[in-house]
Amino acid sequence: MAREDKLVKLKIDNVYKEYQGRNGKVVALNGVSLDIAENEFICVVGPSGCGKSTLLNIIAGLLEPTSGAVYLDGKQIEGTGVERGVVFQQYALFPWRTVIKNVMFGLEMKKVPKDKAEEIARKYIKAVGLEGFEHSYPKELSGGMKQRVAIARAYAANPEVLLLDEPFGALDAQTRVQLQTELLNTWEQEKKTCFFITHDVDEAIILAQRVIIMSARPGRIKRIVDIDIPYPRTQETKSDPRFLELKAEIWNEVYQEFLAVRK
Ligand SMILES: Nc1ncnc2c1ncn2[C@@H]1O[C@H](COP(=O)(O)OP(=O)(O)OP(=O)(O)O)[C@@H](O)[C@H]1O
Repeated sequence: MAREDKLVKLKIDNVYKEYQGRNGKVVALNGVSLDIAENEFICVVGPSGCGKSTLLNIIAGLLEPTSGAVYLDGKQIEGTGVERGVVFQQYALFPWRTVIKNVMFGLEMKKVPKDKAEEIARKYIKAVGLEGFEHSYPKELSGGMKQRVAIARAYAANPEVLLLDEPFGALDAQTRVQLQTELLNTWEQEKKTCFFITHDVDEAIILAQRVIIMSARPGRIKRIVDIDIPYPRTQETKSDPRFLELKAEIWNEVYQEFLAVRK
């Protein structure tokens, strides 16, 4: 099916955002428009400060655009909502809750009966390889394990859209690769619309159907690259000639923007 035939899940329509900074006005986003199809996996790359997190926070409803709007299923987003789950780089777990209680949080909010909530939580705890740690507290877990809990929690709440802001940014390279694989497996089994920010071009290509390259501040969409590598993708995909070609292309675009920031 051609993309234009697919249902538009998220419509980002001419979003402009400015902040009142210490030294005056800062234009973070300048006219960003993008249609994201249902169940599409989008990765966003771009130099530091180009407005990636600002855009994600606007989609999450945590920030309001100065002008323009974002629509979910045709309805303008105003504030946060259970149909949008967010995973940040810092795990944002409740320290006083065990792993299973953290994962059950969104289900409790939705008033899912306790037995059912526990069953769902266990399923996702298993999916992220944390069986046996159900009753551990966040302080007893490594960074990678905490991020697994955050992903299990986001999936368990069954949002329609997952917004992930550099979720693996603070992890070591091996854990990062493992979590990419787990996220890919989960997404292939239970598709969701994913909007994933990363600084890592390899990560963007291995995960995404489309990579959005943003320009240096004020952020605009510079280029959209279709990742025409079939799923299932594995870590071996990273040595595929097409992968290497796309990597060189995207890296070069991002590097030019990085240089523009440094000027
Ligand atoms: N609350 C704020 N007040 C003033 N300026 C802000 C505020 N939040 C962000 N900015 C500015 O807006 C621009 C975009 O910030 P944003 O965090 O969205 O970028 P980013 O692309 O996510 O950066 P990074 O890759 O470093 O996380 C930056 O120049 C930043 O300094």
